[in-house]
Amino acid sequence: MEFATFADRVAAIDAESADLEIIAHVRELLEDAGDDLAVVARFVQGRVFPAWQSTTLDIGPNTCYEAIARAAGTNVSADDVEERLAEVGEIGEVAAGYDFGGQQGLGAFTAGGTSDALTVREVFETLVDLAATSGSGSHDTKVDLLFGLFNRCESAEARYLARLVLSEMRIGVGEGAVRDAISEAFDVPGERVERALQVSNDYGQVARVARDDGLEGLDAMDLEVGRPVQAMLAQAGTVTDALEEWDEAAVEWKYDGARVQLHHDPENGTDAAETRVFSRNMEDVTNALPEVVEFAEHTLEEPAILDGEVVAVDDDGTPLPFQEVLKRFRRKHDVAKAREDVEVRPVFFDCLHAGGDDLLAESLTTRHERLEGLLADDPDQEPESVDGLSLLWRTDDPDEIESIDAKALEGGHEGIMLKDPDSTYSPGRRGKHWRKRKPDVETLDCVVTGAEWGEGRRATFLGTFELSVRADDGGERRSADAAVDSQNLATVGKVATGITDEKLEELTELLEPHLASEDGQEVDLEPEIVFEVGYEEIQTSPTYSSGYALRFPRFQAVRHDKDPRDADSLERLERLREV
Ligand SMILES: Nc1ncnc2c1ncn2[C@@H]1O[C@H](COP(=O)(O)OP(=O)(O)OP(=O)(O)O)[C@@H](O)[C@H]1O
Repeated sequence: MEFATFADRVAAIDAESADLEIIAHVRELLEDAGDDLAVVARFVQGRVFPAWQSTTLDIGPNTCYEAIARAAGTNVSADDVEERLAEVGEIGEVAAGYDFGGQQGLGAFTAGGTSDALTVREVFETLVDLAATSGSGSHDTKVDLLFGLFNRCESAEARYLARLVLSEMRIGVGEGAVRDAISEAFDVPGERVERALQVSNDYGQVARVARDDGLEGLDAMDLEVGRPVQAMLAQAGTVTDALEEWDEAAVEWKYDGARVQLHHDPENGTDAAETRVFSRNMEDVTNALPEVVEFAEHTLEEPAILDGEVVAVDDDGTPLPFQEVLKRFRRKHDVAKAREDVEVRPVFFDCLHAGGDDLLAESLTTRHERLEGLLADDPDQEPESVDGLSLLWRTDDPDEIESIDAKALEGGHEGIMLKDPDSTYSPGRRGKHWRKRKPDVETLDCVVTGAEWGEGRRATFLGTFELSVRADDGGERRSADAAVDSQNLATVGKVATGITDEKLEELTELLEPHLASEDGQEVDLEPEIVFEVGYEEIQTSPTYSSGYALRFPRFQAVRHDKDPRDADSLERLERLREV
């Protein structure tokens, strides 16, 4: 296809705002693309390479301005181009405004000396060369290559070439429009196109297969070990939502690290790297994470694609904050040194492919069982002792979920994920089948009125703190000498979650001087200390004297700056409940 034809079609799409019309234009474009179908299916989305390839053109705006300036003539500089851009605000408009001479330009002459129209294929091949250019002198080579293209452009071609190379196509063609256009153009069902796109991440290949091999070809497209898949994502949600929607929830710890997708093929028969690690954006991060590669080589005996998280850990294996993982994640140099400073460990929670089987359409429960089978040393091994395996509990009991959440936080993890155990894996989707527990939006400042001595190694610590709010009215609170005692406090719950051992020790020191009475493990405390606590919900409850209970309360901080008279009131609790 001539690039001018492509540019004219794209201009028509650009002028259209109705979705159906846009799809109709894309459909025609794909139908007419001939041998260039794969490239056209990507160009129309503003992509040069398939989404799964980490190849980029890697050109800064200046390279493009220089090439445009040179093609525009001797009296135009890159600064002039930039100035015009500042005036008109869009690079396509700037490029389209110059007279490059179109087919008459210098670059129009091929080796044989004839003048040919610029084709989509030539643009693509030049951009492939450009992406492969690196090292010293590469800037000049890139400018030369781009100049060669602009120099052959008419106005509309220049407009969309500039936008394409600077990743600013913006003609309103999203992934859904291309999917629907492929479906209509080649008469294949949209959901089968969607599936093929999910496994391949390549609109070009899917369009070509749909046209040349039809439905059978599309359905035969599978995951490939070594080619990344878009990660399934989570929505924010509450335990209550999850249990209302599903019979049971799969509960996992939410690790505070960076997402990784591990591709491992021990049977590829070469000495070349058989392990690849990709980031959430499908960038190849293999070289930065040798621990993950070693883990795969040591553990996996079958081809596999695993989904998980890498977490930075200290010498005892305790998770370190997320920022530590970032120091390792995209590191290109001195990886061995970085590894000495911060160690990372992978933990996997999903399995997309195992031993030749694609598992996207299987339930989470089945996928997790396959994962466990892959990672366990022997079939009878307890899941807790399987290295690199994220545990999964299935339950419909909110109290059990609360205790899993408490354990996660105690272990230094971020919290919990709630997943529908029967759900399939939907690449790239932020659906409701995966929920990350919502961070607490509101917090309450509560007076600590009781606690319990712990057990075992925590026997010398106070824990499980009873929380109360003020039951008086605001007026009384303002009066300087209004004492706060148990008469004007109402209990709202107990908090045991979100507190590390070090913190418990500190809190015990703070609270012990205020012990009022003890009965076995239970203690009453004088109302002196205020805790800030988060919660998921406020429910009515006969258990506490306020008539309400905080659902999933979490300790946030001691409010040293507040005394009990400044604590939150029952009235505020009631107002928050109504929100
Ligand atoms: N057990 C787990 N299951 C799924 N994702 C997990 C798990 N533990 C940690 N994660 C991380 O949590 C993220 C889920 O949240 P989301 O899909 O919204 O990604 P995000 O936008 O990166 O969010 P966040 O910033 O909260 O990590 C995953 O991308 C993954 O990196």
